[in-house]
Amino acid sequence: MPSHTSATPPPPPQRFPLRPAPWRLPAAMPLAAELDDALEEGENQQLLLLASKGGPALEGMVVGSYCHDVLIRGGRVVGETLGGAAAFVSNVLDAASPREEEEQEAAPFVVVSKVGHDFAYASAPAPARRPPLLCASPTTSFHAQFSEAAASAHAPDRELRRVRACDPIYPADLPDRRFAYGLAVGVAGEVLPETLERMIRLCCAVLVDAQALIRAFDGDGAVCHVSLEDTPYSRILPRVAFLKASSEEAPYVGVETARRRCCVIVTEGRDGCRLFWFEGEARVAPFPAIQVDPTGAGDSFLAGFAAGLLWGLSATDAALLGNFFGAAAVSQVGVPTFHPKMLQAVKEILEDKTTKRPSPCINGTTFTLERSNMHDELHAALREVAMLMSEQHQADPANCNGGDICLT
Ligand SMILES: Nc1ncnc2c1ncn2[C@@H]1O[C@H](COP(=O)(O)OP(=O)(O)O)[C@@H](O)[C@H]1O
Ligand SMILES: O=P([O-])([O-])O[C@@H]1[C@@H](O)[C@H](O)[C@@H](O)[C@H](O)[C@@H]1O
Repeated sequence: MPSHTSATPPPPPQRFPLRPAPWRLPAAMPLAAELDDALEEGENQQLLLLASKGGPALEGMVVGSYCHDVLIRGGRVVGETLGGAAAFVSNVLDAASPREEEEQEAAPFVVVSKVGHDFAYASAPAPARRPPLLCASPTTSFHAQFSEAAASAHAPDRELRRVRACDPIYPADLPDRRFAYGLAVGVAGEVLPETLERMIRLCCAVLVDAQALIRAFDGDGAVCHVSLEDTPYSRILPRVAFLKASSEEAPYVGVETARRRCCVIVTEGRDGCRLFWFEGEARVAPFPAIQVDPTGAGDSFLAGFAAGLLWGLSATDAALLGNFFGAAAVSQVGVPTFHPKMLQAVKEILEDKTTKRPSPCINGTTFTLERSNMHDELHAALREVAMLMSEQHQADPANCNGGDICLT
């Protein structure tokens, strides 16, 4: 079990007094009191109908805390960066979600994240756009120890140690309204079981990173894993749409059991990923990348995957967008910066290959899982962009990571 407690919550934290959050609330979205599930189901259907008729863009909710990452190689600190899945996920959702012309900068989603007064990256793009809640406890902090040996595709290439932990995120910290989709992306046990349950009640479809559910910490803070079946999250699984796990986490998730409850995606580093659902499975090919830092690959994958669903892609096709952004993440240290021309090229490909509107089918019951007949074309088109991107990084490696990182 993650080392958190669900005892009486502390007084409500304040929002960081930075810029006003630019996300918008779709006008017709009902404010939620805790209604019963049947009523919520009806409202969710209305929301999806609204989106499919050209109504307001689909608003999402990302739940998980920003953190500090200290990168260590050969016993030496080689970098300090903004971390936390919420930072990587926001970065990709802003870059790749379908949205209207006037929403150039920020896609419509909120982030529910907690940090302490020591938070060092308040002005980095992701936290500045979506300020975290401020707590008395310190910001969650991880030391990532990289092995000197070249990592294989599936072997862990880093050891993570949590050296400080911020408060958990309580159900009452979530906004009191409906969302089209939710991403549960905790890194240190901060997404409590009751918080995940409330996300599921508020969101049409919830995507979960297994690291939010199965991480535990030994006496030294070293990250280890517990079996999902032994956690209170396991009974919630049938109400989750997608569960993503790395190949290191997959044995603790128990793919054969979990795939009967929701669609499971196992990421396999430079080999891409595989999807498993009740009566089928698919392998999705990777994209080329020169890996400089594996941190955030899984987070960026999940956000790319969610963006793919929002574009109306099937799950297997959306995993291509996940692989694309996973590859982009490993090519830079810390939260990656995407070249505007690269993003424009990706957007044009998606506009060409998908229906023009955000799809209403990001819904636990109606999405399509199988690959479409344009899967290979989509892979080839994205591959070209990935190759160009990789060449550009080789030519100008300094042109990355605007301010979220401090290399030492
Ligand atoms: N070296 C790499 N080259 C290309 N793509 C990669 C590489 N490493 C990771 N990825 C992409 O990122 C995804 C997530 O990476 P993975 O290492 O499996 O997750 P995690 O960061 O959670 O350990 C992979 O499925 C793949 O699409
Ligand atoms: O690399 P990845 O598995 O996608 O996700 C990472 C977490 O595992 C890690 O705890 C955190 O400190 C990083 O910032 C990043 O969020």
